[in-house]
Parts: sequence; C-alpha cells; structure tokens
Amino acid sequence: MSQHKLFLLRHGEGAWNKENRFCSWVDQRLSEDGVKEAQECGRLLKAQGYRFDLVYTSILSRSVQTAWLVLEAMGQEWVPVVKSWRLNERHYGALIGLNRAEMAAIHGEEQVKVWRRSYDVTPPPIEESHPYYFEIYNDRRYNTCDVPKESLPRTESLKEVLDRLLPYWHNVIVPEIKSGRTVLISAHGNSCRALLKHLEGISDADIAGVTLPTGIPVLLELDADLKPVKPRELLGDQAKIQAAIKKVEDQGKATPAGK
Ligand SMILES: O=C(O)[C@@H](CO)OP(=O)(O)O
Repeated sequence: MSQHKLFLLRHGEGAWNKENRFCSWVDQRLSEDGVKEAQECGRLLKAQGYRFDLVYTSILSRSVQTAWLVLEAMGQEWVPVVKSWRLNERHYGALIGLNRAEMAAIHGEEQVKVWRRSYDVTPPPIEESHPYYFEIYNDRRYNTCDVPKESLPRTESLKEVLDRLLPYWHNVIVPEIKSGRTVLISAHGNSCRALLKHLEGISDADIAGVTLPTGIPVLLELDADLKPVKPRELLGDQAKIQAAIKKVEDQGKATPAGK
C-alpha cells in the first residue's frame, strides 16, 4: 500500500546543457529555458494539488535555483530547503567542461555512453592542471561539507555517487519521510539516477538505460519500508517527456560541434 509520496527532480536546463558540455561540479546557473522549465514544473505540481513539507537540494546553484522557482510557482516559498554536497551531480573528473559530441567524435559514441551511463566506470580524475580545478575546490561552499575538502571526490562512477549519497538518504531524508513529511529532492540527472537505482532495485546493467530529462518531476509512491509500490511516474505531457529524454540521450552522439 502506498504510504509515502517522494518527488525527485532533475534541475532545469543549465547553460552547459545547451552547450553540450559535461557540467558536473562546475556551478553553472539555469539557462532562460531552464528557469521556464522549473516554473512550469512548479505550476504543474500546484495544479495537481501537491504540497511539500521539506525540500533537499545539492549545493550547486542550479539545483537550489530550481527548488526556489518550483516553490515560488507553487506559492510554498516558506517550505524549508536543506542543502548537501551529497546530492551534487556526479563528479565527472577530467571530463568536466568537455563537449560530449566532440568526445564522441574522438573516442566513439559507445565510449561516451559508457562514461555517461555505466554504473561502475570511473572517468580519469580531475588534476590541478585542469581549467576548472581551482574554481571548484577553492569555492568556499566546499568548506561546509561533512568531510574535509581533501576527501571530496576528484572523479566518480555512478556507484561512487550512490556510496556518498546513501548515508545522507538513510540518516537525514528517510527519517523525515517516515515521519510523514512529503519530500522533494531537487538534484541532478545522475544523483537522481543513483537514488532511483537504489529505491527501485535497478540492476547495474539496466541503470545504463535510465535517462532523466530536465525539469520533469518524478513521482515515487513508497510503502512503509520505502519500497516502491508501483512504477515511477514522470509527470507532465508524455510525448514531450519522451522527446526530452531523447534529447539528453542524443547529447552523446558525434554530430559536428554546433549542430
Ligand atoms: O553534465 C553533467 O554533469 C551531466 C548532466 O547533469 O551530464 P550527463 O547527462 O552526460 O550525465
């Protein structure tokens, strides 16, 4: 029997989604379209009568901004927003900033798919010589984490995302859901995929086929033990959602840059 509703949301489109670059821990803000997606998502949730008690975000601006826009559109700005690095996007290591289509042209589409969607393949780590290394690690938000800065990841597989996310899920989020609060997690494509894998028991192989579009709320109905009682529901116009999923998948195709 459904006891709890949990909502997962991948933030609205960011500037680097548009440029087709691996964004990861670089703190890009939402694009104009991303702002509209988040507002649209809030309007949809409001129209369907949902109410949140608590929102969790990563410490990347695009996920926080999305949560704010959703709550504003719902007229629920007062709802507490709690942030943790453990909900951050997957750390893409040395791939950060690179263009996916260019990478596909050089390394092949299959390799890019493995980097993007496999469960346990870890890209090469980010080194100090990387153009975004200091922008990331000198950012004072990373002084606020529950681990010393030196222990923060330099790259991650999806499995490693799940490893750092699960303690936060079990210790912080689960007790709130079990106490009856309706929770929205406004995070990222891969932190949401990792959590979905855990909740739905998706196999290591099958998770490669799961892609989440930006700005589309995913509704999970859970039993008292937080096991899903029915398939996840992506809320909104289903044709548009399928088109948005295809767009994300096609980002890994070797089309000429700029096309
Ligand atoms: O750029 C990233 O960090 C993610 C999306 O947020 O990319 P991908 O879809 O390739 O996993």
